[in-house]
Amino acid sequence: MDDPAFLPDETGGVDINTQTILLHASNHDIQALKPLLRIPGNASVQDPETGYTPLHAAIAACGPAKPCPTSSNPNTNPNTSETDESKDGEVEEEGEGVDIEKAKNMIEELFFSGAIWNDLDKNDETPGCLAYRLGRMELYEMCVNAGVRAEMLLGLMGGYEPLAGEDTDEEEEKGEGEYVKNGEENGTGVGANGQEHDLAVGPAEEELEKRDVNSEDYLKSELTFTDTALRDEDANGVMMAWETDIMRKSVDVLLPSLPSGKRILNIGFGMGIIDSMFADTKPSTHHIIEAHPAVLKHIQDTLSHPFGKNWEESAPSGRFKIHAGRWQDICPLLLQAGEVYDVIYFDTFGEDYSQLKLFFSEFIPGLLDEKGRFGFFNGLGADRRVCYDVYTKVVELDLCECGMDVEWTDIKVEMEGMEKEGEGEWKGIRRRYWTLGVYRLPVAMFMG
Ligand SMILES: C[S@@+](CC[C@H](N)C(=O)[O-])C[C@H]1O[C@@H](n2cnc3c(N)ncnc32)[C@H](O)[C@@H]1O
Repeated sequence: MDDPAFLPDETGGVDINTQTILLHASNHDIQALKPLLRIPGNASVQDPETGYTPLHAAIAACGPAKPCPTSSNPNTNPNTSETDESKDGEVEEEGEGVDIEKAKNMIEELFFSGAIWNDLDKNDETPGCLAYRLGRMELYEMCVNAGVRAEMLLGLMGGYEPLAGEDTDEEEEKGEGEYVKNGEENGTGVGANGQEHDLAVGPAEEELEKRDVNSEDYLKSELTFTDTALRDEDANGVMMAWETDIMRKSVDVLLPSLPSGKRILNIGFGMGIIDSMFADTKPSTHHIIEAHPAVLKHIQDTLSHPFGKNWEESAPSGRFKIHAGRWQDICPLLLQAGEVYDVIYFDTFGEDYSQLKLFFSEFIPGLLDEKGRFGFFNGLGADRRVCYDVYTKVVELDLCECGMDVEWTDIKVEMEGMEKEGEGEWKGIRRRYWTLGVYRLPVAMFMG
């Protein structure tokens, strides 16, 4: 057996069950594998040497798709900064001698039997990452769809946690509403800002490595303000100047032609980048919700800060205002006060997808004008393409359930200087939380 998936285990022996399953998966031999898949857990066994699951084995056995003669970029690595080009058909689907239909049937069978879409092999690749790297886009799409099904199901089963204050003890141990279902240990957990929490740089690495970003700790954390970044005390990039173009384009699609006199609510002040752009449009109402005491203090203490007291006093009856507190506490008050906005933007830090979903399902219906536009920073899973693709679909389905359609605008992200952890833009930042060449900018509106 030449395939690296079938090497002896660490004890020097061979786990016959695992190796048999991986061999059948690799041969796309459903008849032989089916009886074994009836045993719980067999669909997600892992080779001790390679970390291959049956899904990895079935995909790896297809080999790379035959490159299209015109292609200059045959196989991109989903964990690097390379862009989507191969996804757009620059590689052909069929490699020589591979019956791709048999591979698809095998993958489908594995998913039906409980195979896990985001298990990592020793190369730090999920089955989807592997399919993408090999240019096997049909197989990649199957992995994305399985990821969407799994995440939606977990959401329905209560995988998303309730508002703070309603946490159980157990939940508190995990951190506020932490989304542990595809958690840190396999490296594919996603936060609302798409940031995973492994360490890249900074002091006391081992200690910090164990520490997840979570809202409660973040809101107590010391912050550092520079011209190019806002960092927390663990050197996480809370907001970074490279995101300015994304903020610019977000404003442009949220407020087409940049009309004045609109009612705007922004959640998460950060470096004030998007708020400066909103302010330039001369809104009639400009409300900002910001929870971090250090961000609020920075605004107050900075002499003639553009969003200081003078700004608030420049409009009558609290039409320009920074609401100090968590959106979870402030939004109910805005609802009670009957506030309605034409544009709402949401970009917080240290919160997971459950909070974004909570926000748009609980508060958007009351706070957004029926013709209004809702946008959010779409960083969900942005350090791993397959997670980004899964979360794009999950959020679209969840918004649809709330009666909203999403329009996506693809924006090229200039990746020069962003390719390597701890270097360029990421120097002094704990983790490279963005790795993709394209940002999918969402704008959601009520249907009909
Ligand atoms: C990524 S930054 C926002 C950047 C902003 N879009 C800009 O253009 O500079 C996130 C901000 O959300 C704030 N934040 C985090 N959790 C919050 C919460 N629950 N309620 C309100 N603000 C929160 C953080 O303190 C931080 O200032």
